[in-house]
Amino acid sequence: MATPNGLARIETHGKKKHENGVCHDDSATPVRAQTIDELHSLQRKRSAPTTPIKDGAATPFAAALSEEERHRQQLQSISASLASLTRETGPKVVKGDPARKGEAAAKGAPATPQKHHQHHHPAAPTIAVSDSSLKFTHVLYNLSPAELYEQAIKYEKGSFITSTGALATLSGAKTGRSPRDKRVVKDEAAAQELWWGKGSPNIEMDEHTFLTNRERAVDYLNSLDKVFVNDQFLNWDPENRIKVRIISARAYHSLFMHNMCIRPTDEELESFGTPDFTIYNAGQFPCNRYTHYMTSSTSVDINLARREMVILGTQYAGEMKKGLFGVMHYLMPKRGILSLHSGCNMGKDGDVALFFGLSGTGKTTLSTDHNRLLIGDDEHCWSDNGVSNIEGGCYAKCIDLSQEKEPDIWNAIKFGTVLENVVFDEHTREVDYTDKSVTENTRAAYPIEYIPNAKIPCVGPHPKNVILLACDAFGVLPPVSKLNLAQTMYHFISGYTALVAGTEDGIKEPQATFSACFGAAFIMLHPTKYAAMLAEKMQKYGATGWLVNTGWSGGRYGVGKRIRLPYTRKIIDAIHSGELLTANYKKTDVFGLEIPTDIDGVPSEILDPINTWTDKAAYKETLLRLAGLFKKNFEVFASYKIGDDSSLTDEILAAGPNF
Ligand SMILES: Nc1ncnc2c1ncn2[C@@H]1O[C@H](COP(=O)(O)OP(=O)(O)O)[C@@H](O)[C@H]1O
Ligand SMILES: C=C(OP(=O)(O)O)C(=O)O
Ligand SMILES: [Ca+2]
Ligand SMILES: [Mn+2]
Repeated sequence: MATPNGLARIETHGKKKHENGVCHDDSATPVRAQTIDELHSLQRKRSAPTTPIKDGAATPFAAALSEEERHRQQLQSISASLASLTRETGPKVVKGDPARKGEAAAKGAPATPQKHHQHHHPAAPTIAVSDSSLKFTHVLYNLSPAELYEQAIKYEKGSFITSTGALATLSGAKTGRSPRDKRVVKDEAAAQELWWGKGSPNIEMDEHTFLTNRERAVDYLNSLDKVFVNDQFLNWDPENRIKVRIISARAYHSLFMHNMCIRPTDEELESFGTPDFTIYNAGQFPCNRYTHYMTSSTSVDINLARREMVILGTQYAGEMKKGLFGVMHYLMPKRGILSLHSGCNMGKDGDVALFFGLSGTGKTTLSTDHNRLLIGDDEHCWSDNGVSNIEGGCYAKCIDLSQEKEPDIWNAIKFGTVLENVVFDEHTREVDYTDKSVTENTRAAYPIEYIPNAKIPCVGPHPKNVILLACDAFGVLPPVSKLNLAQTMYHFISGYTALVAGTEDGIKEPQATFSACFGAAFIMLHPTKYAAMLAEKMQKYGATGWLVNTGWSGGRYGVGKRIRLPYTRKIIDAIHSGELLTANYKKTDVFGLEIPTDIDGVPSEILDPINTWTDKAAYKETLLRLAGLFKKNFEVFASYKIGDDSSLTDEILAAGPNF
């Protein structure tokens, strides 16, 4: 009831009054807390206990005990991961946010640090180890996206929530990978097994240098108040799943990997045990330039024998994702499984397509197809059981992203998604996807289930179509060609694309890039190993190869235009539907490519690029220039045999341009 001056009347009675069944606003039950601290502790309830161990024998008491024991083992495992190799013992790790000291205890969470009470170990040397052994390292273990948002926003400069709920972050000075700073330990085994030398992405380092960098990363991480630890999986094929641990200093990195790797269930996490591979990401901290081999302040180091990767001097999150991909390129072929730098989707009838291509050619865009099930956008395995995605998320480019052209990616940019290096309105927090002020390589990392028609689990049958994507800024490759097996191998080994370096300042020469297996930066073995496996699998399962140019039409960059995405989608539709298998074809000069004369929904004249060039002489000249570049690139492979079948090798050599 209101008083004459409009203010609510102060109720002086202790008892609530219910008049005519009407409940007045003073009738709410009082808060169940005696103090502010207690009130705040009520706000967040303890998570439901992790799924009980299946044996069913556990009484409530036994379950509580084993949960404590599991926590202890988990902390011990993390402490072992973070151990200095020279001081041998691991740091004292404790779970939880250091900013919330006391809260955990109040709520009954296990806050007991490992070996807390062993400071005066009788066997300890009298000369104290170092100050670092006196401090605790707080571990934020497999935090949820909401918790990681709070950590990022509170402690990491440049973290904001965008108008659609994504977490906008900055990756610092590096906004792309640093392939020239990626090193692999060349021990005896690696010297034998891996691809070294010209063209190889594996730049050598020795074991000692690796350990020096590892120690630097571990010391840096342990010097912090807290580190983030993710325990996750790679590969949806349950028989070939890999357990990975990522230790990082930034909530951004932890959320990125939460999205990109496969997220374990609570039950899977309980039996996680020791990881198969560990990443130490000390990206904010540079490597020591006086350390042997170091040529910059950035070093990304892989040690296959130790199953470890160390990152110093770059915060670009893609290093972690693609570093693990490299590891899979080593581990999987050893098991007879082909690892692929490709996107992958599946039609409603179970027809699977692979999309190979270098960065920016359309793997993510074209595998994310509203009419098909998405298996994955970037990294896959092809085993005797079919295909499986290595990852649990997608990493889409955002530059010029439009809701109309790429609705599924657009809609995936919501709460939980990491948005790297984008520019947004400071008040509305609306992202301007056309803005390249920070970098052109703006990115969104989201869990694959953010795409409505994701195929979960991300596995599928053997591929029916193998689509090789090239973004040809020379504008001479046809929008689509059907390839025979030898041509597929030729183009797979070549791994061609041509982008334009700096689109900003006027017309620049298209830059031809050849990257073996459409992913030379990630392969570990010689390209012919992967090529032989691909040829064998395509033959065995009857897959058809296609070359699709998602680049220029009507002239080279500066004269023509990029092929419209809706046309490329129509072309891809015609491949999936089988329409293109029975179409009429003609053969092109020089590259000897079979091109269809007609495709539903695509103007026929663009199918043969010569029609779209007004200057026919310039077309011929550009075509020959590109063919020459292909030839020159392939020279290094000419002396290699591909597989056991030497006639295939000869056919592949003959499948390149002829002029
Ligand atoms: N015809 C086309 N086909 C494919 N992508 C196109 C086309 N035209 C423009 N694009 C743009 O090119 C980019 C392709 O990048 P993306 O799919 O991320 O490549 P990848 O995953 O292979 O690195 C996207 O930004 C997409 O919008
Ligand atoms: C993440 C990457 O892959 P892509 O550009 O192929 O999507 C990368 O090359 O850093
Ligand atoms: Ca037509
Ligand atoms: Mn991609």
